[in-house]
Amino acid sequence: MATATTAWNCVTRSSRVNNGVAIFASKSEVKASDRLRVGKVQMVVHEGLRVVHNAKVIGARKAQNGNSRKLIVCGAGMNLVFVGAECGPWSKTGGLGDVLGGLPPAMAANGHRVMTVSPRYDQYKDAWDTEVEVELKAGDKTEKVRFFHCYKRGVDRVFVDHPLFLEKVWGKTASKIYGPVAGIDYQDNQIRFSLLCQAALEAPRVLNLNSSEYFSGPYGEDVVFIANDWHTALLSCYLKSMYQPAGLYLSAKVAFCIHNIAYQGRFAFADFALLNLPDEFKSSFDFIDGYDKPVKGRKINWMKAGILESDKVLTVSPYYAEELVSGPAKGVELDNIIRKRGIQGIVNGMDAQEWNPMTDKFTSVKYDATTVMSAKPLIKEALQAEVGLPVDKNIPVIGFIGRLEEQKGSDILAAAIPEFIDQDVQIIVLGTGKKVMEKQLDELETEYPLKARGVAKFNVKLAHMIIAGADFIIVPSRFEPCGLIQLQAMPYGCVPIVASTGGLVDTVKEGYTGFQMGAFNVECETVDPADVTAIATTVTRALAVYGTPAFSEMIQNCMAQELSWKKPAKKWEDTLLSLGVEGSEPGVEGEEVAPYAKENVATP
Ligand SMILES: Nc1ncnc2c1ncn2[C@@H]1O[C@H](COP(=O)(O)OP(=O)(O)O[C@H]2O[C@H](CO)[C@@H](O)[C@H](O)[C@H]2O)[C@@H](O)[C@H]1O
Ligand SMILES: OC[C@H]1O[C@H](O[C@H]2[C@H](O)[C@@H](O)[C@@H](O[C@H]3[C@H](O)[C@@H](O)[C@@H](O)O[C@@H]3CO)O[C@@H]2CO)[C@H](O)[C@@H](O)[C@@H]1O
Repeated sequence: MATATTAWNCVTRSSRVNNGVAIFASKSEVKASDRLRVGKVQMVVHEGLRVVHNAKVIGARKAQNGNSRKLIVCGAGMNLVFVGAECGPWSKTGGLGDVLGGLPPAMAANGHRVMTVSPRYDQYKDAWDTEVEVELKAGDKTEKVRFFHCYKRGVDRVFVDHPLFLEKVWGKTASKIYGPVAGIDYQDNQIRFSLLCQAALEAPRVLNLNSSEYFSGPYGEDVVFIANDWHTALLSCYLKSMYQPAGLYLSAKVAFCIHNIAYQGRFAFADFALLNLPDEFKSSFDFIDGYDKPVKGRKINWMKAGILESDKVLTVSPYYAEELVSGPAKGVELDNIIRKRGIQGIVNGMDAQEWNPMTDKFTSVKYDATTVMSAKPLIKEALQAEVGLPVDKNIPVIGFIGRLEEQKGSDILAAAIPEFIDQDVQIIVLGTGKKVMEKQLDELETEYPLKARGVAKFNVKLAHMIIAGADFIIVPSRFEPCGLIQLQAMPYGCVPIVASTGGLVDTVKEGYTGFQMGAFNVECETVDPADVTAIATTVTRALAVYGTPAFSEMIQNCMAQELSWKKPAKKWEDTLLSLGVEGSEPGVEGEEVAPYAKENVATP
């Protein structure tokens, strides 16, 4: 660690000294001879004048004019670079976007310097051209990418600009990120995400970012990259093959987070040539489908390489971490690799600014735990009217929100609806995805005009109305790494009915904050009759509790929980610190510095 100690040039990390701002990593580095130059040295403030956000008071000192002042030192923290194919609210098809949207501000709140890097899929009206351009090798071509930037909630949001992102997704921020329709991928996804990984490695070095009150200049090289899912798996490979041999990023580390093992980025083996990596990396990508019954022909597997080449592997709940190593079915044929490498599960938080019944901009009535019982029926009536169901505040309403993929079990739910719909209940299903499953949703109204509605749209307002107005949220997932729907629902007193898998096990307590249905068959091609029965019997059990004092108690238990990113951020901090990147120090306990970004910041 470079340490130069002269008065007011006492620094521990050069990236943290700019415009006369000196940040001391520890009290011992501040010498008695130091003199305050308030104004130039922004981290030093007059007592009582202003408290520096996320700062620690480390002592009092006489200033030149003789006044006693408090010396305040910012928590040295870490330089963190989150990289993802989605970043909410700018781009989101599901939970990956939520995590890149919500966890970084929580880390910034604790005094870390935080950047996200994601593609510029659209003309985001709040992000400006930095005019910084870099040339990157993608396949056999050299491509120019530019960086756009905005600073929100204490986070540098960096967007990678290249026609392969913008031309494909124009005006469709909630879809077409990975392919023209659900289930079909763009042919050039490998080139697109190779560009994302390389651009993310350039951003901390080339961008001179000065929006923050506390940090300025480039992030430098002492950074922790947090790569998310298969799209970012090449990052650690490029770090090792392109930068470190050139003496760059020598102390940088990469944490790789698995949000969904179902999507691994498996491609033809010959495509390895597209990635511009040395041959010694081949074995990390080498993969054969179906390891019990190998399918002919080798493949490359991006996620396998991400797991093997990163410094730490994480996932989004402890129970999912256990499931991933339990066998090929739940580990989706990477269980052996994960077992070898080790994995840590940290349960996700949810965005407590977006999902707050007291401030929700999509609901007409605001409420908290003391007013939920009178407010929810009013929102329920608005919800019923919105989707065209009979308006009756006494009927229990069940909601479902999710991507329509086999993972989410909307097909199992469709099969179970006839088994419980004769009871006094209404159900509203919101989702987009596979056409066959969207069709199942469309058919609900015809089959059960007074009881059920399916809405095959990505509709944020309706998602909020369902969670605020419904009594129950059903999450019948075959597998669920964490699940954010149940986390978003509970602060609204919307009681979850969940399959016993992944993060649903970690976050919903049977009989206390919700209802567990048992684990479902993970075989995606069939609907297991046992799972249909499990849904029907658990829904019946939940409906029996509806309206009783026990149900009111469950609502209160749900609403009393702290489900924000605050606690998960602390766990992430401990884990990332353990990677030992040069100059990294713990942060401090802090509050977010700015309100939630606008819901839709893309120009349509
Ligand atoms: N039609 C629609 N209209 C409006 N909003 C909609 C919507 N469909 C879904 N959403 C929103 O999209 C998000 C879905 O998040 P989830 O975590 O439940 O699932 P997903 O499988 O996408 O995420 C993956 O990554 C996350 C993050 O790690 C894990 O929690 C999860 O288990 C894993 O599968 C929620 O914010 C939800 O409100
Ligand atoms: O935030 C929602 C999820 O977003 C990501 O999942 C996407 C996945 O990474 C993409 O590869 C693609 O998946 C398709 C897959 O490639 C294709 O072979 C076929 O099976 O259809 C899939 C669905 O279209 O799109 C996924 C989003 O729909 C992220 O990786 C997940 O963790 C997030 O849950």
